[in-house]
Amino acid sequence: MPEETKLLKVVAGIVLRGRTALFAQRPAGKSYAGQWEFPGGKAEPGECLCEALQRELMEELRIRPLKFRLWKAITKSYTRTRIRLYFYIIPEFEGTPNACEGQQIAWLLPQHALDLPLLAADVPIVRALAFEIERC
Ligand SMILES: Nc1nc2c([nH]c(=O)n2[C@H]2C[C@H](O)[C@@H](COP(=O)(O)OP(=O)(O)OP(=O)(O)O)O2)c(=O)[nH]1
Repeated sequence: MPEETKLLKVVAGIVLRGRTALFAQRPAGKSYAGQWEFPGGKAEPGECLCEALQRELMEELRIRPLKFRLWKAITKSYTRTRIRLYFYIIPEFEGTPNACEGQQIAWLLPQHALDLPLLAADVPIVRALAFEIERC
């Protein structure tokens, strides 16, 4: 399969604090710099999704998820890649989020995050999250 059509696995952590979730802005130098997303990244070869989630949250924020569950999975085609995105809800974690990669981070109500330039794939997820949090 040509490189550009490979299906990449990406994990994204929806870290919750009360009715807010932690959003991160992609830093300069990364693809889609300036757009907002949930912390996470690509699973490495041989790594399971849970390991990838734990590694990415430690690398990017220095936090350790204590409880997490897979909430939604979607497939998205970007210009050169197709990705399978796994969104995990994380209601409990250890540590204080620290933006280790120069990224901006913010605790936001999902409906407020919709005012930010979100990665395209995240828009329906953030809408669904607003609805989910509203119900609780
Ligand atoms: N982390 C994250 N990535 C997302 C989200 N939504 C979404 O479409 N993506 C896409 C953007 C990228 O194409 C891909 C993640 O790649 P990445 O470049 O952030 O992965 P990484 O942290 O492993 O980065 P790198 O080591 O390759 O620089 O998934 C999201 O909510 N969180």
